[in-house]
Amino acid sequence: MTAKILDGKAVATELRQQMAKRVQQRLAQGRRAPGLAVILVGENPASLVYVRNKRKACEELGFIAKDYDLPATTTQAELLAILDQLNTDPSVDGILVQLPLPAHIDPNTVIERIVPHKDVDGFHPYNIGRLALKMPLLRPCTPKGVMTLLAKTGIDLVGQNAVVIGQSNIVGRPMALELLAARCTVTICHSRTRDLIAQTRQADILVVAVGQAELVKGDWIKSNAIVIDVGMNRLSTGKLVGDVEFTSCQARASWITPVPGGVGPMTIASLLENTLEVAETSGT
Ligand SMILES: Nc1nc2c(c(=O)[nH]1)N[C@@H](CN(C=O)c1ccc(C(=O)N[C@@H](CCC(=O)O)C(=O)O)cc1)CN2
Ligand SMILES: [Mg+2]
Repeated sequence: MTAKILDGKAVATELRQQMAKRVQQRLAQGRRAPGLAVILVGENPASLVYVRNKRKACEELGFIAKDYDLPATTTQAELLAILDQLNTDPSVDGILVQLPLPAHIDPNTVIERIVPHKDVDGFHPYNIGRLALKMPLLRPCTPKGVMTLLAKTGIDLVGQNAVVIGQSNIVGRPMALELLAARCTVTICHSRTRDLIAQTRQADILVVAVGQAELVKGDWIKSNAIVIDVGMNRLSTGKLVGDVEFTSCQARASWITPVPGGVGPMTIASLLENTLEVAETSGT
């Protein structure tokens, strides 16, 4: 069988169109536009692209993006002072600090400084804790986007064996919590997992987020599994590939996400959803 494509680009476009309508309705009611503070420290080339895309998406939807482009020499204290201001600014619904940060800034300290109800990345320990307790408020964007894509398959997730390869704070761990909340049986694999291939072969749902180009091969895939590729790796040829060897895995899976055009666009759509949700519940 050849897997069907889970087209994140198309799903994200549909979500963005629906959100743009919700923003127009708000404005027609005399309410303010949703506000998102987008903070970039330094000039990591990939981050520059992601931040530009986030700001462009805000503009398209009628959100107001408050831009902070800070030099790489910005101190942690300076960044925390900006967050303190934004935390109490009533025109700002959401705050996002693009990761990674320069090495002299501790991302955990920065994330914890954002008030949890404006943490539209969903990375604050409070929001991760809410997800762990099956009482989610603001959900991390990539895992949330993956759950939206899984819903599009129409397949019942309850009782499925889900394997997540990767244990990062921004994807692997919250992804496992999302799948657990959906009542999957969840396994998290990482660099110390003894037999990664054997674990992967058990997966009805496989999510890969390790940043190793084409690590997962077709013969690791259980027949008819759903394969979600969060990886994004630039080859020396300039080609962008995921953590999954696409062609061989597509031959065994039932559904598969492409790279590009799969999970990446859903990350941004989920960020916009989170921001709009905060604005809609703010009452202003
Ligand atoms: N504060 C955050 N930092 C980071 C996050 C995050 O969710 N919040 N996630 C990633 C980067 N990221 C968003 O920030 C992101 C990555 C990729 C894409 C995307 O649309 N990718 C495209 C391909 C783009 C290309 O050609 O290079 C795709 O997959 O189609 C969106 C968002 C780390 N940092
Ligand atoms: Mg198949």
